[in-house]
Amino acid sequence: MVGQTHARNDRPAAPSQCARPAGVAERNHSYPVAAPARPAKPGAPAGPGGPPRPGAAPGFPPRPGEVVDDEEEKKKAGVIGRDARQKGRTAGDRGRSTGGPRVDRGSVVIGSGGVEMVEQQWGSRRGPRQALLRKAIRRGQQVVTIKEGKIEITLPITVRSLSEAIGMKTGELSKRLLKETSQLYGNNSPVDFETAALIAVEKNIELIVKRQKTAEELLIEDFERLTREVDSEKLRPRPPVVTIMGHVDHGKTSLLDKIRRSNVAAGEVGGITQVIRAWSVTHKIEDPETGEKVIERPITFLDTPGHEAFTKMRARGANVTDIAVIVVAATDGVMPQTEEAVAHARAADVRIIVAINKVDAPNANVDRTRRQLYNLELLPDDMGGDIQFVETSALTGQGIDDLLNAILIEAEINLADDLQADPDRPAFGTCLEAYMTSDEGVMATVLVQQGTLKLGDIVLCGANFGRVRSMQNDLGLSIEEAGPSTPVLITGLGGVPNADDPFYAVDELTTAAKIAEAREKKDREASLNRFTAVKDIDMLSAAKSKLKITELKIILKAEARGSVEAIRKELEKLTHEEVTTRVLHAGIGAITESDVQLALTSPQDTLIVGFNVTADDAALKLAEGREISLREYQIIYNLVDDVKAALEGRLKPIEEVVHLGRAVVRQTFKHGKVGTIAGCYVTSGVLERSARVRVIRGGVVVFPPAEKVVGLDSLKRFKDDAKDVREGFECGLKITGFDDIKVDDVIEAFKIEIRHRTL
Ligand SMILES: Nc1nc2c(ncn2[C@@H]2O[C@H](COP(=O)(O)OP(=O)(O)OP(=O)(O)O)[C@@H](O)[C@H]2O)c(=O)[nH]1
Repeated sequence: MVGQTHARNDRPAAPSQCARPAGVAERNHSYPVAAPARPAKPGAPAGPGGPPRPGAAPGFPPRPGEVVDDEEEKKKAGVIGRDARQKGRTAGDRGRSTGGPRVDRGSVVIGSGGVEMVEQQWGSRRGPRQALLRKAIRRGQQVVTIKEGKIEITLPITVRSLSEAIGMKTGELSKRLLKETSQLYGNNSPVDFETAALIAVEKNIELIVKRQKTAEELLIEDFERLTREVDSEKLRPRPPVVTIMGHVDHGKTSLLDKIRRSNVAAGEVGGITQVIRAWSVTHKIEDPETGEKVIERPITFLDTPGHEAFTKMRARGANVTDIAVIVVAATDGVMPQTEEAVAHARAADVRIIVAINKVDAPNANVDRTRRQLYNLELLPDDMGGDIQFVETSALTGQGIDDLLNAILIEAEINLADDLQADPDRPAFGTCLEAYMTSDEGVMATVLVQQGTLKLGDIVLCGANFGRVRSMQNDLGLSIEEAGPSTPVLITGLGGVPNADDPFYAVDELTTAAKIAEAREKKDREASLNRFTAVKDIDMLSAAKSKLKITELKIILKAEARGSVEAIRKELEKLTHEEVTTRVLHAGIGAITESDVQLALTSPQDTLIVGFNVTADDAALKLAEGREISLREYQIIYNLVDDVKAALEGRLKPIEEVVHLGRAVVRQTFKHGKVGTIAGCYVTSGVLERSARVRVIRGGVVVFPPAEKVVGLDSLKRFKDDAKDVREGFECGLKITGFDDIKVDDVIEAFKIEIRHRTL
């Protein structure tokens, strides 16, 4: 937002108008009675010396923009020469006495403090004026430029910078400021924008704040320039980055596992991939000359989670990716998340390869799966498309080689230009995952995308920075540098970045610190705003519905930022107009004493949940004997289910009316103290002794009054008390508190059931 206008755009329209910049409140000061008139446009008709201005003497110098051609005319107009000096003095004096513009443009003013050179921003700089200007500069006198219109100024504004911007001597400006604010000013004193704009307006200048580029903007610009202006000589091929995507349980991890010959799937808690991981593998391809598999080609794989809870992470996975392998189990065929994965890959504009997996399974249906994929407009080349289809089995290993070949073919044929990077420039890349450990501090998996990341490099990642203290490759081996397309685990960052934050290797620690601090401040402000906004909306809707919203506060701790985000997203889905969750605090690492302290502020309404982390001793000790709900989980769905149950428990049960039956009154009897008894015939359902009843006459409920419920004093079959009377039978009954019962009245029986609600 460079050049953002902070001042009002409309300039003083008429000389008598009192101009004030936008946002300047009425103050106890005097505005110039007559703001300077706008300069006439070049070539605009003007009388001798231009249209008269308030207080202008005959022979007033030409107005800005007017062209004065010959020396003679200039002299006549008082632009140069003795007259001008004389006029300048007069004008200056006049300016001082009225508080209006001090000098006339184009004139040279001899003031008491020496020579003040006044140069206008339009017109020629040659001739005697220029000579005087040079002389003044030689003498070290102050030269100011009279300007009009919009002038840019950089924050912070000082007396000196304002003086230069509006063409007013610093001494004069300081005096004006003193008058305006009753404060003393030095040349370097800051001037607030409103005051500066006010004084500028008096000189017919609209100040526009030219925002200085932030360190962050400069850094990003620098990196973008490096990418844009890269010397093609420096470019080297880099491995393709491949993301395996697809529906849950379709075999993504197993496929990668087969590729890496390690057994990752078996070790996963709950059988679900829960964080992004990245690996480099090397695939041997045939030497075209010998036919032997000797040429080694590296491929970088990102293992992205499959479940919906990780949609955001998966979307990120696709954005750092060159090729997306969409895995579809031939047993299930295309599922919702298959379609989602295809959409992500297309949105990220990456090449797609289809792996039809589980072809070994007895219920595999490859043809059906293919047809479903064609419907998603994924067409193989033999059908006019350009998508490679590979049939695989992660169980038997069938097709794994074909899949790797397909990736390398895709890289070579369709991505050759993209798969190049300059390894010699400062490193740039993306954080894939980060978490906090007690011994190593922050551990971040980053993918280097440009340049080479080296041990000791200063890295800025999101709102965090630090020196790369250690670096491990995907095999856990310590390495000293990592080139393009290499995933590495680094330590040394001061805080946990988000999974998807870009990282930059920067030269100066102070630059990194400055940018990180600015980002953190911005994040903090954004989160405060978000909180306020949510609160407002909550209150508004509560007021509207006259419902009191019950809030379940959550303190969430997890082992990785990605998990926190995924859980947060799931919790956000648990909404209801009466109950809601609020994540009071979310963080990485163990549940600590301070988390429990936080929960103790309203223990009944707060849940502390740990995902893949435990509570430390101090936290447990503090929680002991107090009503703190502290739970640990290893599977995201259990956590979400429990929070859901806790929310549902807070929903007030609703009363549901269950209709039992109806009876029509055939006779009435008055019975001493008992009151009026109705002899009835049950026309439908059943009348229960414990039922609630209402009396309907001519289609209108005549008893009980609204919002009251009544039952029966008695229900009898002949002379015996009855528990219930069914359809087709007669009975006698007395309605509590009602004696006005009449023949043909309908008695409706119902009961009220309490039903617990769900979200
Ligand atoms: N028969 C057969 N079973 C497979 C094959 N690939 C995977 N499986 C099985 O399918 C199940 C799910 O496999 P995963 O590799 O965990 O699936 P995923 O897509 O990574 O699952 P998420 O990480 O939960 O998204 C496991 O029981 C695997 O053993 C295959 O090619 N054939």
